[in-house]
Amino acid sequence: MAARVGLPQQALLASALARSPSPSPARLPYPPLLRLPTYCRFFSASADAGLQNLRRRLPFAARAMSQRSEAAGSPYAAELAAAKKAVSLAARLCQTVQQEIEQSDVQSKADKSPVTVADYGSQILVSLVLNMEVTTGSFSMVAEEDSEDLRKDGAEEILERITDLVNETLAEDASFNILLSQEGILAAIDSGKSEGGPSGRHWVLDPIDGTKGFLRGGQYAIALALLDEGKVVLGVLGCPNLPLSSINNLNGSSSGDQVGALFSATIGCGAEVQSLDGSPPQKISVCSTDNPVNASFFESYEGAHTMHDLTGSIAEKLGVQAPPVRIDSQAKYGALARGDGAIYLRFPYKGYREKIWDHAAGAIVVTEAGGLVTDASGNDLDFSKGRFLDLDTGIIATNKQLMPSLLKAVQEAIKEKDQVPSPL
Ligand SMILES: Nc1ncnc2c1ncn2[C@@H]1O[C@H](COP(=O)(O)O)[C@@H](OP(=O)(O)O)[C@H]1O
Ligand SMILES: [Mg+2]
Repeated sequence: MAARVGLPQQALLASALARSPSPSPARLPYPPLLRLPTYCRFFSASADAGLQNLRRRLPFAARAMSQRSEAAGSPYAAELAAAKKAVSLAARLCQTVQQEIEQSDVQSKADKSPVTVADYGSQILVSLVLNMEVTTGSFSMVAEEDSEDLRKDGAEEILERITDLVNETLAEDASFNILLSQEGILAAIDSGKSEGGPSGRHWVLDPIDGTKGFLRGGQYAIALALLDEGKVVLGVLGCPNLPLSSINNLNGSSSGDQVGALFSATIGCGAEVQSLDGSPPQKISVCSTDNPVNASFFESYEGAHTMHDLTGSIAEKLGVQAPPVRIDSQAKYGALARGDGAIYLRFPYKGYREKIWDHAAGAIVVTEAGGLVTDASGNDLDFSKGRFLDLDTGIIATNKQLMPSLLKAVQEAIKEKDQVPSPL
């Protein structure tokens, strides 16, 4: 296991504050000072040689922003740039943690699902960057994590670890002259408690989608979307372990060497992919096949997240010949959007309620790439109802040519399944 780069947060903060003049308020485009009074401690680190040494020459988060995108003229161009910057920075923290993860970095939530220091760290960084970069309007974010468990007795060590990780990530990027206190860390996490809904603007964040994949060393995504008056208007998916070119075989490996893809889409402007370290964005589109025999389909790696028997039966009815491509997270939506496969099927077990952050970013990336994303009856997904998606069937995604026959196969397979008597 790789050794951790030790940089105690207190020491970093103390050294920075001791050496640096206070920044001029005019140079701080940072609403968090106004919106979250306990959120941040700011400093100018330009004279701090120690910090400069920690920084890479051209931070990829900044580079990714400098590339021209198809969405440059859209009314959401500034939000898109901020979202890409936020996701890229969060991805960097996640990569660091995945390389050196320890048992103490993982906790179990009330619903028994795992949460790691990287889930929290990613949520903090995304909240911080969005607050700094998007200065118009009020800030609202619907995000997966909250700070309740970190405020309990016994959580001091993990809170310190998260604080260190966040501040180390910020210190490595020359575009941030900022460190967070532990109170700021907790406040940043809790800035994701919005209920969303049909009016106004709300960011929607899954700081790590596919935490189980992340822990297995597999696929995961940082998924960020913007809702405006109940509609998803932009989405960004950072997939640090996804090959940049394509997945060209069923094990999910690729022919190209480069790994780490950043998908993005803005309403009416199409979908794009670029490398997480900042290559120019390339337009993407879903595959155009209308023959299911040539189609392959994606589904969850985790058998508990989707009914593999039902999806197998749908694929058989449709005439799909290839075995399923099972990968974690919304990386599936990204891969579908660039035509690595033709279909995504997701059928959770009865009683599971889908959350909006598990689909918002992925859905717009696919629809802007020319695909369709619906529930099992063919209805559009409705992201305006709060933190949950109001559906009790499954979610399917494919191109326009295949959707009619896919819907037919889905209806038949569900009907057949319902007719099989329960073993109980
Ligand atoms: N029983 C269940 N059925 C369906 N989805 C579930 C589930 N339990 C957890 N999930 C969701 O499935 C997501 C992962 O999706 P996938 O299976 O495509 O990798 C999880 O995201 P997190 O990892 O953010 O918690 C979680 O929201
Ligand atoms: Mg998550």
